[in-house]
Amino acid sequence: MLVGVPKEIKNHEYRVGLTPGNVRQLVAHGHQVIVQRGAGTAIGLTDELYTAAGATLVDEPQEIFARAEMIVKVKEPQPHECCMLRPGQILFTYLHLAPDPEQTRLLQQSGAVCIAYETVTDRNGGLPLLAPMSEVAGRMSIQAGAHCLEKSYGGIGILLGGVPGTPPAKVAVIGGGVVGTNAARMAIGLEAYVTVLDKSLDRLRQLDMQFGRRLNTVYSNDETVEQAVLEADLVIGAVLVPGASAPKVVSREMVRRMKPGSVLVDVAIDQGGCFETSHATTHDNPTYVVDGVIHYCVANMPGAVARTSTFALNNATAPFVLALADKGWRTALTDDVHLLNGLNVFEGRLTHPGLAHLGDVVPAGTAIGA
Ligand SMILES: NC(=O)C1=CN([C@@H]2O[C@H](COP(=O)(O)OP(=O)(O)OC[C@H]3O[C@@H](n4cnc5c(N)ncnc54)[C@H](O)[C@@H]3O)[C@@H](O)[C@H]2O)C=CC1
Ligand SMILES: CC(=O)C(=O)O
Ligand SMILES: [Mg+2]
Repeated sequence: MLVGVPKEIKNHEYRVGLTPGNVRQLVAHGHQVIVQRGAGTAIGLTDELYTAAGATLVDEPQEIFARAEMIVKVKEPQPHECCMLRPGQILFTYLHLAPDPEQTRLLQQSGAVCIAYETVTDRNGGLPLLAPMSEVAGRMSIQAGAHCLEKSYGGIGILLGGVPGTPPAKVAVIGGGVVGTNAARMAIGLEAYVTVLDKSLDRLRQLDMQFGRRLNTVYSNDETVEQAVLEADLVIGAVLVPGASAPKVVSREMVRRMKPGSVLVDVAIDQGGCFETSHATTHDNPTYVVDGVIHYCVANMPGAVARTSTFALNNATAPFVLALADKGWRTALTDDVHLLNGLNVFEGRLTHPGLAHLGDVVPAGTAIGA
């Protein structure tokens, strides 16, 4: 198969769909890989490394989209990229379609086979291609929140761990999955007072076993969320209903009653955000203020540590990229129900249940005739 890797074009997005190591593996399996010149330069993955791995460098993204049978990316395609896709071509990348009707429509019009990293599943009920970036974003959320709490970033001026004789900051993490667990781990490491809220008692039990008395676990409902948010200096939004728009767990009215100079980091922004006052921001301009509360809502947080993130993502995507290249989409999707769960748009039809609010959904297996 001819596999194409365009350079990412989102604001401050330096990740790459394939590392040289994964290119090498594809080439060893008899595939051809074309990579846009300079795709990895910013993170030390030079053109020379790609050439040595067996890739052919291409100058223009148009040529990659025109020639490749499968496009491997990181972020969702921007509108003019969607317009370069064609029927039968595989697109394998993050899509986050539920809160994005425009991208959904463009992908439907393309006729391409659109497989979203974030809805591929595993046998333990996890999301193996979202998990590595959730680990990164969860860890980063505490760094970002700590900066925002500093005066020069607009915050109230609190050090997360305090110092002897002063209280630590209160950190509330809503959603105790991969993002939430990693956020809690960093916040505990900095000696903040940390509470995780989740709707899943099983999840809370696991967190309790993992962190013991260093972490407060709270069952999430309207009342407990309100109490935690109003007390917190830093709130991390980390909920997810896979494939669907994020539930709004914190209302505008609640934000109005928060402490002035407190901080919200909405990691769930890529699925539309879990605070009513959230809208997506960029690394160039990451924050804004509503009612005295600093909002950090960057939709591609892992892009800031793009080298770590590229390797972490590629470690997880490699077997799926290889399966798609070796077998083609029909056999790869038919053989592996977990990869099939990643199919969001197929030949113009929506195939993921989380997209039902955007149009008729056909079960993925039915759509491909499996
Ligand atoms: N902004 C960014 O750069 C990035 C964003 N993300 C996003 O972060 C979000 C979280 O991802 P993961 O931690 O991997 O998901 P996950 O599935 O591991 O965890 C989500 C948790 O939310 C809980 N939950 C669902 N509804 C809830 C509610 N109403 N109240 C409390 N808890 C609730 C679930 O029980 C689950 O434990 C996703 O939207 C993901 O796409 C992930 C990576 C990067
Ligand atoms: C998961 C995601 O949206 C990201 O890594 O940017
Ligand atoms: Mg994102």
